[in-house]
Amino acid sequence: MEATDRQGKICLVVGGGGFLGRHIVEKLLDRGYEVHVFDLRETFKDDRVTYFLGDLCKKEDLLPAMKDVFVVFHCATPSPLSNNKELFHKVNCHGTKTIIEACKEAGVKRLVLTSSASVVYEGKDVENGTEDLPYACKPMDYYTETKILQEKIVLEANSDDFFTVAIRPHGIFGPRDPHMVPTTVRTAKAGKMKFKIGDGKNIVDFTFVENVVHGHILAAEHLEPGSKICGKAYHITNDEPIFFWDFLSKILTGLGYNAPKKNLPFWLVYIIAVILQVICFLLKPIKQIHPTFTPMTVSLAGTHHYYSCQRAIADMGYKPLVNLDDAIQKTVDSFPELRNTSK
Ligand SMILES: NC(=O)C1=CN([C@@H]2O[C@H](COP(=O)(O)OP(=O)(O)OC[C@H]3O[C@@H](n4cnc5c(N)ncnc54)[C@H](O)[C@@H]3O)[C@@H](O)[C@H]2O)C=CC1
Ligand SMILES: CC(C)CCC[C@@H](C)[C@H]1CC[C@H]2C3=C(CC[C@]12C)[C@@]1(C)CCC(=O)[C@@H](C)[C@@H]1CC3
Repeated sequence: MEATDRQGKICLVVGGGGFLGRHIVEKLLDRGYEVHVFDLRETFKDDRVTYFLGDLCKKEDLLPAMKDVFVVFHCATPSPLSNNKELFHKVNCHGTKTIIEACKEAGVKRLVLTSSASVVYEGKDVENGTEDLPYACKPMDYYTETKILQEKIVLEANSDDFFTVAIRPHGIFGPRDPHMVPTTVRTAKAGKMKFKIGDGKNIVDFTFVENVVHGHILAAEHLEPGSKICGKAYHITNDEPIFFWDFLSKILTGLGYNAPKKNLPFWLVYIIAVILQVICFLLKPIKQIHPTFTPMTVSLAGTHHYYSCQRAIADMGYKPLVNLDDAIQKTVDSFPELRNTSK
């Protein structure tokens, strides 16, 4: 899309106050779009942005933000690492249906959903997985369960006059990441990162946030009547799958922490995680505990899960903008506050 075509076009980013959402907002502004942000709270100041605060589960909150909007980016979610079943279903399912209703009522024609590569993951190896893989029959957590339902809702809403597409990132990291890097450092600081889970040879996709943003904007600019991308899902990755523990080790050593050297059997850590999950469930009426080592995170840390983005390359001309080594360096440099000062 030419720069002149973008002028005056309004993009609405639902969840634009979050990690990925704010990076999408910043890139849209750089490309000359007018940007609306809809979120529960205002997390940053930018005079170029029009903020709308509200709950995406309420159509009356959404409609004012949708006036004259060219495309909606829906990248809102409860935290992937929480475990609140009711909240996940409310926001990711009911909330997404509400967004679609509001789009149609406001005359918005385009919706780009941030889905997740984990919609096909159920704890077993996925090697170079394509978008044709079936949805996970037994999702390992409520987040994945509701991301599957969410993607189905959005892709099934595609029609001759309402164009939808789902972008499936995996393991997003980068500046202002609230999940990956802080959790990794916190785990290391707590002395729980001395061991690799499994043999350390499981291969995983980690995707730099700027590449995820690029994939989203490419999709939005290809979302036209008759386009082959309408109603489809696309993996967006760095196209550089890496040993899971090599990636974490680069982040940790980059921030001055020791990388795990020894190995623990995968099955042993998995059994401990399951026992922890049962204990947390039993204690729930007394105290909410969110263990770092859940069956999901242990599986993610001990199995292959990387995905082909050939469909995005073929259909949208996608190409990662930042390679993994540069992305890791940019990320480490962006977290001076997480650097190990005890050495
Ligand atoms: N972080 C990762 O590694 C990956 C994330 N994703 C997807 O990317 C998207 C963005 O994820 P992150 O930026 O990491 O999440 P985040 O937690 O940083 O941002 C989510 C945003 O959604 C907003 N939100 C939540 N409930 C809302 C509601 N009811 N009304 C209005 N706003 C609401 C939050 O306030 C927050 O600003 C999500 O859809 C997630 O499923 C997909 C693959 C990997
Ligand atoms: C074993 C260690 C305690 C792991 C520390 C790092 C983890 C916090 C991340 C490693 C893989 C990450 C990941 C996600 C969240 C953070 C990690 C578990 C997701 C579940 C986030 C949401 C998604 O949509 C998935 C595709 C991500 C998969 C990778």
